[in-house]
Amino acid sequence: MTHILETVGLCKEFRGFRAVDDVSLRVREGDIHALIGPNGAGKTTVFNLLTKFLSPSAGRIVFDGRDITREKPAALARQGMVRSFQISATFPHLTVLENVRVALQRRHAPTYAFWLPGSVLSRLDARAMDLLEQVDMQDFAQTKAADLPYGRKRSVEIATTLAMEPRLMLLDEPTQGMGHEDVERVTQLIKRVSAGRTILMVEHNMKVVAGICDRISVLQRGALLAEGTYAEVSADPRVLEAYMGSETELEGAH
Ligand SMILES: Nc1ncnc2c1ncn2[C@@H]1O[C@H](COP(=O)(O)OP(=O)(O)OP(=O)(O)O)[C@@H](O)[C@H]1O
Repeated sequence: MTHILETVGLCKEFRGFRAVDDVSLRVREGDIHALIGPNGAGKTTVFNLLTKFLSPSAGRIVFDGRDITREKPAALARQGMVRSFQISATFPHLTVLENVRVALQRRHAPTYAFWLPGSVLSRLDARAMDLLEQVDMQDFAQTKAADLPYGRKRSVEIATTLAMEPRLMLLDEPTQGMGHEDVERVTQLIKRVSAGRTILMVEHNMKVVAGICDRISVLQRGALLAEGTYAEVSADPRVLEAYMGSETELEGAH
């Protein structure tokens, strides 16, 4: 089994406080892999290290067999590691279609062009509509991003991330703050777009994790506590204990 992403002894200290403590993660190519843990466990910090918003205090990051520890964020996106909800932020004043078009331009043109010939525009728009169909957002193509219902904004963000042609997609709490129906829709959407790529996601909703994730890594106080399938980690007494007394619930999925 090939691992598309590995961290080796990853550490991050903030003024002597170890937010990430010797974390060695291995994400298998093609999997949907969840990073879970109680509040403050270090999940966001790990994501920020992976996408180079932060530099590690120690350790290495290997993506697709290459050491990317010193790589720049933009270079990572070009190599196929794209974080949704951050790099591909949605522009509220643009329509949904325009947002996806801008992401496509960013992928295919080195600099942002304010004017594009009509033929190029229509080709980009056709591709953007394709991507919107993949996330079931074609009916919202002409809606301004700012006017979308909350649960639908995440779908646009997923479409703009797909525009970057990711091989590894990092999803930051994709169902956060959503009602039951939106959670269900976004869960199915993640499953659908995972075909042919790898997904690493931070997720608090254990029903989502149990439903679609192949493997799960559990962090506690910055360190990797457990790794395995949902059945394995949810039966691990150390994981249950880690969640006890924390504000985050490990909801039973069965
Ligand atoms: N820039 C920073 N400076 C100092 N401490 C930080 C910084 N960023 C994060 N921390 C601390 O590192 C620890 C891990 O934080 P992090 O946000 O990574 O946790 P998390 O697992 O993502 O939590 P949550 O589920 O609440 O989002 C916390 O104790 C946090 O206070």
